[in-house]
Amino acid sequence: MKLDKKEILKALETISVPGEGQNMVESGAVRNIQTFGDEVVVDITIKNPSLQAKKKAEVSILQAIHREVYEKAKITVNITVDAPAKPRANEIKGAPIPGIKNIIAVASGKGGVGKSTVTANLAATLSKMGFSVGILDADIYGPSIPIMYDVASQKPLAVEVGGKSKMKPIENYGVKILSIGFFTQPNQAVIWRGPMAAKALNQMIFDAHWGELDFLLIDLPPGTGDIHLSIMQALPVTGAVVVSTPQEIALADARKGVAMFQQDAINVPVLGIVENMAYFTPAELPDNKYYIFGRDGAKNLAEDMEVPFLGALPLVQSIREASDAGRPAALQTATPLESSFEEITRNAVQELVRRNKDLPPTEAIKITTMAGCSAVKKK
Ligand SMILES: Nc1ncnc2c1ncn2[C@@H]1O[C@H](COP(=O)(O)OP(=O)(O)OP(=O)(O)O)[C@@H](O)[C@H]1O
Repeated sequence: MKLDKKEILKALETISVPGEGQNMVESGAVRNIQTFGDEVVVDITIKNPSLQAKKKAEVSILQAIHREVYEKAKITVNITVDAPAKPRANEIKGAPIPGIKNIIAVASGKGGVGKSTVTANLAATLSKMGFSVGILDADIYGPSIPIMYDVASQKPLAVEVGGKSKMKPIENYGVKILSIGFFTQPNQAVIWRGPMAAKALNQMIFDAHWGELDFLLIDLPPGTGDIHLSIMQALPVTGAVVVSTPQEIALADARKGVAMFQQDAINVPVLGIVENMAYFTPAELPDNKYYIFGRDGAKNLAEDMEVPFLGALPLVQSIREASDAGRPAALQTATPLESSFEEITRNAVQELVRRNKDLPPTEAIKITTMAGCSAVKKK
């Protein structure tokens, strides 16, 4: 018995590949047919990579040829899978938020390294530079922004916007603030699960009247947990700033923090690392520097992980005092501290502008102040 290619083709026109509508000849799944006497070799390509789909395709080919052409035909089916490439994880997660141009997450691996202090001062500096700024304090374990901005006793009011009731952020020093701390009792321990925290934070973004913001800074909880993942997936975070001290144990955790943002599932660009408490300077000896947590640790980490180093901040009493007094130290004028905060903020903005140029979905911002960066608004 000599098998005829045309008859084989006709038989294959009666069946389709699992999950594909047209018959397998029409859909182009059948790539090649070779016959030798009563033997036939059929090469097909399918899109579904599952074992089940392959088996099903093979069985239906065997049955169709046996039924339609020759019941004793010796059939070999070669199947290759051509699965469509998985779309790359989104660079920008969540829906864009109307009016909010850039969301910067401030994170630290370890607790107590000064993440909230850096957030508070970055926001104050951006506001001084002329940007409209908000802080979303998402540190569910210890929301400290309300104290640092002297608004701990206040509660956000509801305002009517477009027929809907919205939460109005509290404002001080030109910075709009919403904190998870506004909604919990000071002495109450709240146990947050990731999705619950993300929902609360979502409300503070989408059900709040932020108005137009150039920057919304998110003060994340310390560490790299479930909550971070939920927040990153729910909100379109433009970039992340990681804060660390130069100390070995803080650096190990900061490394994990950077790695968390760089993971495929999260994939948020790291704008850079800030080294806090880089050295101690006593007020009476301003030229003396004591590297009590080690020297250049965070700077070296940034180099090692190939992320930008945004700058160093000294460990000085006035930063702590300013935080406790509810007036961020960056609001000082003409002091070395003001310059340090300006340098870090400028570097972060420059990185953000660069990132926005590379990744179009969020808008690049126009720098019009002494920050000195020249980026043009993309429209
Ligand atoms: N550069 C600094 N100089 C002096 N004190 C600082 C400095 N940075 C932070 N502090 C103080 O260290 C303490 C911890 O800072 P902060 O609350 O900012 O840390 P954190 O990383 O946000 O902590 P958390 O684990 O609560 O998230 C605060 O009392 C703060 O005032």
